[in-house]
Amino acid sequence: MIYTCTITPSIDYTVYLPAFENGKLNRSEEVYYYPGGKGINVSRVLNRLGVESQALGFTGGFTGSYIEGFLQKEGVATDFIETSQITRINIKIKSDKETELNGPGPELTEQQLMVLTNKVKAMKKGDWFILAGSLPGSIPDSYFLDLAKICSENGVRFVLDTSGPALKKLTNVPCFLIKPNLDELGELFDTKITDIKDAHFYAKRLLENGIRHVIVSMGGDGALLVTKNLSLSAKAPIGTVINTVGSGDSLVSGFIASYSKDENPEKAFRYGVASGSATAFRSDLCNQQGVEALLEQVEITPI
Ligand SMILES: Nc1ncnc2c1ncn2[C@@H]1O[C@H](COP(=O)(O)OP(=O)(O)O)[C@@H](O)[C@H]1O
Ligand SMILES: O=P(O)(O)OC[C@H]1O[C@](O)(COP(=O)(O)O)[C@@H](O)[C@@H]1O
Repeated sequence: MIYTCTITPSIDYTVYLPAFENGKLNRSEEVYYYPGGKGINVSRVLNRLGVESQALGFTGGFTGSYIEGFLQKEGVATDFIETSQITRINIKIKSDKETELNGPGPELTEQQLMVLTNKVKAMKKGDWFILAGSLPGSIPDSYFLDLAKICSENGVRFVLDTSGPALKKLTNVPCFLIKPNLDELGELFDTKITDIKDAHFYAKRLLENGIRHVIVSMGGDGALLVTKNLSLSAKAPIGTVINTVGSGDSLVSGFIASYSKDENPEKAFRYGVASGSATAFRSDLCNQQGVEALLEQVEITPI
């Protein structure tokens, strides 16, 4: 089974308007309320690609109920732990530029965290645990290190897609896959990465920590895949960008959807990049038809 885990889910309140003026009254006529948060997006895309998963994490209040109901209606299995706090609403403004305002994550009690630990302990060899999205600073790093250790001891494939200080502290654990974007990779090494050569150099350094697959996503410039035996660069398909929120999550999801079928990293990388772009080219997350229409356009070359 593939388990995704979103510690800080959200409703992505997504508004489209021709121009956004800071400090003024702006009105939008086109709005959407998508369930969001990185693990949830991974589960939604897996479902669209015909792969079963279960979404774990913490939800609360009317927003939490909305997210749960939305996912269940789409056919995504959920097993969220209830919090007393209202799950955040993240604002995504789509005009000539994309502006985002993400809220803070929940304060979680030791008891609530223990419930998640027990779920991870119950996972079986060959399962996947995808920990994705921001990890609140109020939770000690040791908590996530322990989850990663449980996965490693039980043969559960641990996938990490987070940012900020948590990412830095968790890159020493053996992961199956990690997907920083260029900025996140730079932050990990206290540097600014501007070209593929540097991205490749730092991605390879992550392998030294026991990480098996590093995908560095580069927005419209595509992505890199680095493993012990492979160094590949993929150009992203060209198209009209509508909403890139969830593109990174779609890349992770597409990679896992394909890899979980035939364990071919290059094929999975192509599927992942096509999924990321298929999401960028529509308002909501990608679907199978959109991904498959782009597969041929993903140009992969060895680095
Ligand atoms: N402007 C774009 N044009 C085409 N594909 C895109 C575009 N932006 C994102 N993508 C696709 O989505 C993937 C992930 O996007 P990226 O923005 O790097 O992720 P993140 O949201 O995690 O920062 C890219 O590797 C690419 O395949
Ligand atoms: O947990 P964070 O880092 O605040 O990010 C949450 C946001 O990221 C998203 O999961 C989208 O992520 P990507 O664009 O990186 O794929 C949104 O749905 C959500 O609002």
